Amino acid sequence: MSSALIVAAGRGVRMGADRPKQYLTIGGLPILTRTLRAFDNCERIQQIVVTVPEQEMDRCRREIIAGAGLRREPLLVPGGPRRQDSVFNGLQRMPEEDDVVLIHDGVRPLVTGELIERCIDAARRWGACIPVVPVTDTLIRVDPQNVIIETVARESLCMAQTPQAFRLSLIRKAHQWARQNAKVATDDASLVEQMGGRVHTIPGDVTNIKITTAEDLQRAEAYLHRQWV
Ligand SMILES: Nc1ccn([C@@H]2O[C@H](COP(=O)(O)OP(=O)(O)OP(=O)(O)O)[C@@H](O)[C@H]2O)c(=O)n1
Ligand SMILES: C[C@](O)(CO)[C@H](O)COP(=O)(O)O
Repeated sequence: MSSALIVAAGRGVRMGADRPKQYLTIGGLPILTRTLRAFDNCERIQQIVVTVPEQEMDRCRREIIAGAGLRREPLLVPGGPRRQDSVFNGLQRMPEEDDVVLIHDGVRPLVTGELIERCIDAARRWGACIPVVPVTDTLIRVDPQNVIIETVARESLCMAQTPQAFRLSLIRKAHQWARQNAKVATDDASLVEQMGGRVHTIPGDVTNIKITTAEDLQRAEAYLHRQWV
């Protein structure tokens, strides 16, 4: 069986809004509501665990869960200071009988059921899998004076998305290993890879963007209404 761990305990500093970005709306619905619905709609997901800042638990129940119309009540778990800590906390609360867990940013609301299904299938097959999209710009490395040092070959470079899907035992082991060895990473696949594990990649979706800045809100609105920008 598969479950989803949705991380939504960030503060949204780069967005600079008056509230955490997961509460902002696109197409009239809160970002986190859209994300939860995408997973709730998937028959193969048996349980959804959501990390939320301890002090935001009530607000999340009130502003998100109560009006989301979900078929199953998600389990809210306190997040931690970094994304990695939030994932660690959530992993401790996943159902023991699960074989696969999908870890997803609460602020990637345009994830499709089709991508979720492909991630589950790939994790069943390989044990660890993430969706990626190719880099399409020229990549350069710059020095502290903003002068180009070199142009970086981009053929083997990709941008990592979520959901990142793993056998539960493997990703728990990777996060435990990271704690014991003071390893830090911006995503979960990186911890598996740093531990020496193999993570397969599958094609992601260019519209599965992470809402990070105000511009991303506009892009998401455009994708939602298929007004291609
Ligand atoms: N301590 C944290 C930090 C982040 N996240 C979650 O991880 C996802 C990706 O993180 P990011 O886009 O960096 O979100 P924020 O941390 O909120 O943004 P910022 O870095 O701009 O403050 C988001 O859904 C965010 O809520 C989390 O659960 N716990
Ligand atoms: C997990 C992630 O979305 C993969 O692209 C990303 O690393 C999180 O981004 P952050 O801005 O570093 O939190």
